[in-house]
Amino acid sequence: MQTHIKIGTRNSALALWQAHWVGKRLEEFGMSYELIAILSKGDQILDRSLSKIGSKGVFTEELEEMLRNGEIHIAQHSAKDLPSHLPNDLELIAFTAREKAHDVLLSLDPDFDLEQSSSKTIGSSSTRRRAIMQAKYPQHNLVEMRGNLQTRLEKLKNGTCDAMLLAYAGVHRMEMEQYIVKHFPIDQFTPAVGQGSVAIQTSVNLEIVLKEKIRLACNDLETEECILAERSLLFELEGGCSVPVYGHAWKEGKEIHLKAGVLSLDGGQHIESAMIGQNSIELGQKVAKDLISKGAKEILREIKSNSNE
Ligand SMILES: NCc1[nH]cc(CCC(=O)O)c1CC(=O)O
Repeated sequence: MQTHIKIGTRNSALALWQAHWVGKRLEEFGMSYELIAILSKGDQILDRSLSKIGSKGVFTEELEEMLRNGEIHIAQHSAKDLPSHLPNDLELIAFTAREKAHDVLLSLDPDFDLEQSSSKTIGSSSTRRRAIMQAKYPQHNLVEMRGNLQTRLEKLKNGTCDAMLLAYAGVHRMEMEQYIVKHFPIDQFTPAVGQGSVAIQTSVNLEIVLKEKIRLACNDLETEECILAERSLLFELEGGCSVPVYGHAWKEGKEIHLKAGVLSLDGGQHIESAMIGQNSIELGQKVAKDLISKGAKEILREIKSNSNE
């Protein structure tokens, strides 16, 4: 009998693209799949910034419940959207090969130049991108840009902003590359933890043979090592996807390189660290401790106390 996998996913075009992509991997390994698509709280509430909705798990809660009650076998999430603390009865069994992890700038004006001195309106709802922008390009004016990629492109087209910041991975998957006017180098505009990879989550109770089959079909070992280091860092910092934290790991031979930093919301304060190691979890912890020793917790505490108002 063929193994049939129910994949839970958010119903945005990007999430559906990723879910089908995971499904294709399963098919290549002799399984079949169907998608169970839901509208998450994070997708429904678009009039408030993520840091105000309560950040943790707004995109993942519903799918996690469906994993628990067996409605779906696996859930696919953008690894970036996963909170650093996950429930103990669920686990991440695979991280797909990472797409290029960098951020890009999109504009309808192909000659749009971020370096120009005249003030332009830039769309972004990511606290990390907003903080980096304010530090590097203080002349520009930032506006919130929530919603799925199609909604955001509409906002760009109707003039809500002159340009907007996004992850290359999503722009590429949604075939919006024609609007890219700048690719930010990873070392100057470092991505969020997990950016570019798709994580597969299951219940710890899922049959072990099935877990292994799915992992074999979907997991990329190098990506996994890197993202485990990034997530270990985020866990140690007790950060989520709504704080201005960046973390990016890559491999050179046997060595894992991890570069990470924390900014204040206005980009005025910026702490950075970079280390090399061979054990993902330890490397993440070491970089986090270094950031903490340089004052990261104070910056994050200040942000949390303001977002709870
Ligand atoms: N937070 C939204 C989100 N989650 C994953 C992606 C893009 C795909 C990825 O980074 O893996 C995006 C859009 C963006 O940040 O531009």
